[in-house]
Amino acid sequence: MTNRTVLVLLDPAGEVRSSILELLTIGRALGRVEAVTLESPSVEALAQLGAHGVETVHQAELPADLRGDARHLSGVVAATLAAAVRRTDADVVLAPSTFAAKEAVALAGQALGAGVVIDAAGVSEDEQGRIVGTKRVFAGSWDTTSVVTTDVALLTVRANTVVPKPADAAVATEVEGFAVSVDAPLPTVTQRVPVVRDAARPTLEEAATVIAGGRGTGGDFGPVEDLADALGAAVGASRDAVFEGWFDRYVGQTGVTVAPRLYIGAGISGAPHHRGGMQASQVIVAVNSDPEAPIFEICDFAVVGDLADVLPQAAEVIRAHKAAR
Ligand SMILES: Cc1cc2nc3c(=O)[nH]c(=O)nc-3n(C[C@H](O)[C@H](O)[C@H](O)COP(=O)(O)OP(=O)(O)OC[C@H]3O[C@@H](n4cnc5c(N)ncnc54)[C@H](O)[C@@H]3O)c2cc1C
Repeated sequence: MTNRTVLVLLDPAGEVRSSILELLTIGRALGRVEAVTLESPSVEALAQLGAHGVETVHQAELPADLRGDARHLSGVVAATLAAAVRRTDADVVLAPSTFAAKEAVALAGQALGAGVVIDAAGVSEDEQGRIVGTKRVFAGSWDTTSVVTTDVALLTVRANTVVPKPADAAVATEVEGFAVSVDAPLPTVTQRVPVVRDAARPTLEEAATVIAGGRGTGGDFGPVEDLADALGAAVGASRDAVFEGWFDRYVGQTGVTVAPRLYIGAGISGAPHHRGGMQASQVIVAVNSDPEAPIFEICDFAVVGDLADVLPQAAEVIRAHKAAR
């Protein structure tokens, strides 16, 4: 470990999600990890941060007119990140690969004159100590390695890149305020409507396991949702299934890009537009009644069969296996 300072963006601060714990785990391999936030962390969040080795959380003190919904604007988050880097002399900034964080990191990189890697699926250092981000691009057809040659490196990191691990020893976490001023012109927030997600399931973007249903479901997502609940997985769909009105969110190049540890496609043919959004998954299982379905070309495990038979059997075995543990 070097004497680098690694800043992790907490986004949002109220809860420390698994993707943030992954960033802390990656950060500890690169240097001393600190956190930056725009909101007051909860007691639970501070305990989790302490268990993951974060001694200091830098909390932005924003001008009064930016303390409401405006604090979510990417310009405000970017100004906070840039100010936090200057204050802590940080060498590396790690943020989750959400759309909002990606925009903020790009703006902060511009303000700092620093190298930016978006959507990294791996972060390491080369023999010269420079930060290296790897990622899969062009619909999963190329793996790229980017070496950051500036003093400061900013990266957004995809969920499920590493398994989060607590630090060897927990530490006490202190919150330190720091003033942030925003010089860039900002849009006015007139209304903010938070998306209410199904709290019982992980979010599609960050889930370690995703099961997606396609036109092969014939509109019955029951077996897909039941298997998802047996696995603790998020549920997605193909675009055609969403356009049929059978589900609300689809995976793919024009939908949500996912890279879970396990992706199960049920009744999905594997069209290029769909593959572009899931091909970077670590293990791909496909269930399809057509042995010639294109998704079988890219999957690790192929199950030829009717999903209405296969998925309930899988859910039953998984539940029995979990109950026996
Ligand atoms: C500009 C553009 C952007 C697009 N973006 C996206 C995108 O982001 N994401 C996306 O998903 N699509 C996208 N599409 C659509 C994409 O091209 C495909 O049309 C779509 O992915 C097909 O959905 P599907 O696999 O569910 O349906 P189909 O291609 O009809 O496949 C259904 C599959 O189900 C199988 N099946 C049928 N019955 C059963 C059963 N009982 N059990 C098991 N298997 C069964 C069939 O063998 C078949 O392989 C886009 C298209 C365009 C033009």
